[in-house]
Amino acid sequence: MIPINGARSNGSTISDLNSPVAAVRVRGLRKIYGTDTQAVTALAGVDANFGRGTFTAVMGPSGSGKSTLLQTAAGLDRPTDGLVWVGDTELSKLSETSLTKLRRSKIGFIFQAFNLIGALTVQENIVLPLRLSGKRADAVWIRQVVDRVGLAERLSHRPSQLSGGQQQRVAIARALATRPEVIFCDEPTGALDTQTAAEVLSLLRSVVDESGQTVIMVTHDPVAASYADRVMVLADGRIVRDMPQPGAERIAEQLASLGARQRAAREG
Ligand SMILES: Nc1ncnc2c1ncn2[C@@H]1O[C@H](COP(=O)(O)OP(=O)(O)OP(=O)(O)O)[C@@H](O)[C@H]1O
Repeated sequence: MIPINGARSNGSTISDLNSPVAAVRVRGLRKIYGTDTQAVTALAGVDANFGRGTFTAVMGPSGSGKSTLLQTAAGLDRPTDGLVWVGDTELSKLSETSLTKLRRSKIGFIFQAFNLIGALTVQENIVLPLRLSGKRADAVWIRQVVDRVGLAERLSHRPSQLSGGQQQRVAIARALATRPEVIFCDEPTGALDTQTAAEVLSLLRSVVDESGQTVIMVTHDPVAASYADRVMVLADGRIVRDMPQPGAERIAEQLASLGARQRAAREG
């Protein structure tokens, strides 16, 4: 088992923006794609803290800015305006090389499409981030991660020989290999059936509870979001709901009422 290195704190809310324990902080985050008449405002000023050892689900209608928030908070893309801190490091001051180093050491990524390398074995895929950052794999840690995701029997297989759920487990193990502080997930269960999705979500939950890591997950699925400590809802590039442990039913209700309000506003 992965050692427990910290108790889980509750999801931070919009009211504790100055919390010193945030794994990720964003302030005044704006992202505008294109220019002039073609300009699209994807983020219209987002302030949020993501506490250490918490699991946050980011939800909202299509085009509300969820992926853009994830990309800018993870340092994959630069905001038009505003600041992002990962731990104590403010990202706008970093060169591209330093940003890449920070991503490799402090951040893990899990995407809907798994993004595994087909020519590499499971073992090679898992340790790839360590190889890319020029670090030696800590054999004891990698063994713990492999046991945690239940892949010990599959290490010499190629991704194409695995089910979707197993491939996502490899992606989770790869994300954990560098012991990142934060794991960003974009629709991690979008390509999985209900049962397999539940297993993957339980695994993410246990990463937070037992290892004290921070998970920030974009999802459309209220059931997936109910595994989180906190559900943040975006609409038109702003946070419009921030709910501690709301449960799947309440999440679905809130999304439905938001959708109805948006349709009414469009119809005038
Ligand atoms: N590279 C880009 N160039 C131009 N516009 C973009 C780009 N990426 C995103 N957008 C626009 O920014 C807005 C927010 O997009 P984003 O992908 O963040 O939304 P989302 O909430 O993740 O949507 P979905 O749930 O459909 O994935 C949308 O209007 C989108 O069309």
